Amino acid sequence: MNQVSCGTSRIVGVRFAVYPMSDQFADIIKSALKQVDTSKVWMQTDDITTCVRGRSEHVFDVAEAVFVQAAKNGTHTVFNGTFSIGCPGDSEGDTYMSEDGVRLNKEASSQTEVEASTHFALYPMNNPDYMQVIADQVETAKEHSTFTKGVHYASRLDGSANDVFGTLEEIFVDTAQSSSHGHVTMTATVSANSPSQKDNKRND
Ligand SMILES: Cc1ncc(C[n+]2csc(CCO)c2C)c(N)n1
Repeated sequence: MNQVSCGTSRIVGVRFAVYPMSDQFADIIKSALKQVDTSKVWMQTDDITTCVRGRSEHVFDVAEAVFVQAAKNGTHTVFNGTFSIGCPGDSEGDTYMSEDGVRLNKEASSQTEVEASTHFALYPMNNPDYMQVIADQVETAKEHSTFTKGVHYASRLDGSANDVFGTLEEIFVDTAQSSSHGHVTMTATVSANSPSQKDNKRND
């Protein structure tokens, strides 16, 4: 059996997939992955998902960039991913933690207009106070123009892909900082170019 060793750094990771709803899905996915600069993260793609690990700013930068590149031509595209920090056993790839904080894809992503909607859910693991942590973070989300409403088991954000991923990053990093040794996960389903009418009426 493989021994699981404990990581020493606060490495952040996301395992995600993008689903462009087009006959050209394989080309769209492959070219999106190719167009993104991934030199500051540990990354592996297989037939099911892609895993990206490193400093939080680069993990969110790369996740957003792959989604934006896949969605930029108007195809209905969905990103589904789980972000994680503090996972016991997470150590391989620690070298990427010494990269500087300059984001490599921010400019390209912000020059590409993609409107996005998301449902996200936060899971502060092994924290008996988790409902309070979540409630506090929903308050943080409400301070962003992106927050639309709570839905069962998730909260909804609407806005530019830039603003939506920005809100997700702030909430995740804030939660990670408030549970400095803890394991925190966050799921996000982000959609662009859906032909369905948006259900984004605020309920406040
Ligand atoms: C981000 C991301 N990574 C991997 C896959 C899995 N996948 C499905 S089709 C395809 C291209 C043809 O091999 C790949 C890699 C995905 N959907 N999204």
